[in-house]
Amino acid sequence: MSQIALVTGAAQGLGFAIAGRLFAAGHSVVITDLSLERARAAADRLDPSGERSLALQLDVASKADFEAALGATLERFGALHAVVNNAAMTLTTPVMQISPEEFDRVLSLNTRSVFVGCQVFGAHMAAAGYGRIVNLASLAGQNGGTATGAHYAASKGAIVTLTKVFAKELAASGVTVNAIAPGPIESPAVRAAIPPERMDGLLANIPVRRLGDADFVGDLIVQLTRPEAYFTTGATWDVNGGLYMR
Ligand SMILES: NC(=O)c1ccc[n+]([C@@H]2O[C@H](COP(=O)([O-])OP(=O)(O)OC[C@H]3O[C@@H](n4cnc5c(N)ncnc54)[C@H](O)[C@@H]3O)[C@@H](O)[C@H]2O)c1
Ligand SMILES: CC(C)C1=CC=C(C(=O)O)C(O)[C@H]1O
Repeated sequence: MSQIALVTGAAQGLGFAIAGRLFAAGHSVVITDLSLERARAAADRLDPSGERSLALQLDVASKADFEAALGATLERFGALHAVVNNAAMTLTTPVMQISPEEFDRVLSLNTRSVFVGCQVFGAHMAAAGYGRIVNLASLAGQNGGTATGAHYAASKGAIVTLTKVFAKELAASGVTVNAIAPGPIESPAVRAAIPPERMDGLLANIPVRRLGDADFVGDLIVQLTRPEAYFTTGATWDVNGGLYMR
C-alpha cells in the first residue's frame, strides 16, 4: 500500500535517510524541518519532480506548526498515514553543569515535541481509523547515555514511556505507536561529536565494532509503517550494535 508519510527534522541526518527510504518504498513524503529552505532542498534532492513530496516548515516546539502541517498535508495529498517524530537536539553538557533552563530546553524540544506530535497526528489517524507513528528514542534513553548529556538521555527515556502511553490510547483505533532506540549511527551528528582521534575508542566499545547505518533505520521504519505491522505497538526497537548489553 502506498502511503503518505511525514517526517520531522528531515532536512539532514537520520530524518533525511528515513524520508529517503520511505520514498524509495513508494510512499509520498512530507519533509519538514525548522527551516523551510532546508526542507525544500532536501525534498528537491529526493524527488526533483516534486510529484511525491512536499516540503514544510515545522518547528516541533510549536503545536500550531504541527496543526498547520497536518492541514497542508491533507490539502496536498488528502490523507496522512504515517508520521516519524524524529527532530531533536543533542547536547553533551556534563550532568552537574546542566542549568535548570538548559534541562527544560532539551526536555521541551525533544520530549514535548513527541507528545504534541502523537496528540495532533494521532487524533487525526484515530478518526481516520488507521495510522502508524514511529518516535525516535535512543539507546541513551535506555542506559542513561555516555557521550550524550543527562537531559538528552532523560528526554529520550521519556519518549519510550510516551510511546507506550499513546500506543495504549490509540490501539483500538487502528493506530500503532512504536519507538526506535538507535546507538551511534553513521551521521553528521556523530561525526561532529566524535573527532577522528576518538572514533577508534568509540568503535572499540561497540560490540559489533561499527557505527549503525541510517538507511537501515529507515528500512526498519518502512516495515513498522506497513499495514501488516498492526501487531507491534508500544515497542521500542533497538538498533545499537549490541551496546545495550554493556
Ligand atoms: N545520530 C545518531 O547516532 C542518533 C542516535 C540515537 C538517536 N538519534 C536520534 O535520531 C534523531 C535524528 O538524529 P540526527 O543525528 O539525524 O540529528 P541531526 O541533529 O543531524 O538532525 C536533526 C534535525 O532536526 C532538525 N531540528 C532541530 N530542531 C528542530 C525544531 N525545533 N523543529 C524542527 N526540526 C528541528 C534539525 O534542523 C535537523 O535537520 C534524533 O531524535 C536523535 O536523538 C540519533
Ligand atoms: C554524541 C554522539 C556520539 C551520539 C551518541 C549517541 C547518540 C544517542 O542518541 O544515543 C547520539 O544522538 C549521538 O549524537
